[in-house]
Amino acid sequence: MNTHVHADHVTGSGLIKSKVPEVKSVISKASGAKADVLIEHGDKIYFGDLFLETRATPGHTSGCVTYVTGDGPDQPQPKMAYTGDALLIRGCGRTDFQSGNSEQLYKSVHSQIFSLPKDTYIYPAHDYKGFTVSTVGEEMLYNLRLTKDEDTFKGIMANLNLAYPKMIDVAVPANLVCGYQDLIPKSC
Ligand SMILES: N[C@@H](CCC(=O)N[C@@H](CSS)C(=O)NCC(=O)O)C(=O)O
Repeated sequence: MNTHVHADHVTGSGLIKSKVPEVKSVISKASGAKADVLIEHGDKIYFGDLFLETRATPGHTSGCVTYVTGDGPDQPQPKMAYTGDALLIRGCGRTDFQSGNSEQLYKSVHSQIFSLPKDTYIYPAHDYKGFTVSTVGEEMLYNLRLTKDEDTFKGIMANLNLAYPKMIDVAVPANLVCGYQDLIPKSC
């Protein structure tokens, strides 16, 4: 399951599918990428007795989604949210390429992630300081960017001055076709 078309690493979906052909790759329809299952906001993905609910959280890229564990007596408590690069621990994904939009990201996080129960675990796609998990409540209190008002947030995002990801020109085309494997002719 992919949260978005990453700019800095290549999805393992193609490699997994080449070894276990019945595995289905998943990504949002809005990403414009190829996958077996194209999901939209509100879609549920079932695996065994559990399911994940899809929440559209664009802003880092236009196709970003967050997957949240389901509601129901047999579903995990506390809930867990896989936020990709929309919400990072104490930070968030940059908004300066791949249709990034800071206004949209602010709205996505506040409406789709900060509206979850405060004890929901947050598992982001990256952390640059060694953290692996946070909670909605912690990020609502301590996130260095998303605790600010929207205009301050937009100013922060416009002035990050981050270097271009080193592998973006390789990673984005590969991710749009589900990983390197689909770029390699079947006869190879
Ligand atoms: N060093 C990395 C790129 C670092 C980077 O730009 N990270 C992105 C997520 S991957 S597109 C990001 O959104 N960072 C937010 C931040 O505040 O750092 C590389 O060259 O691959």
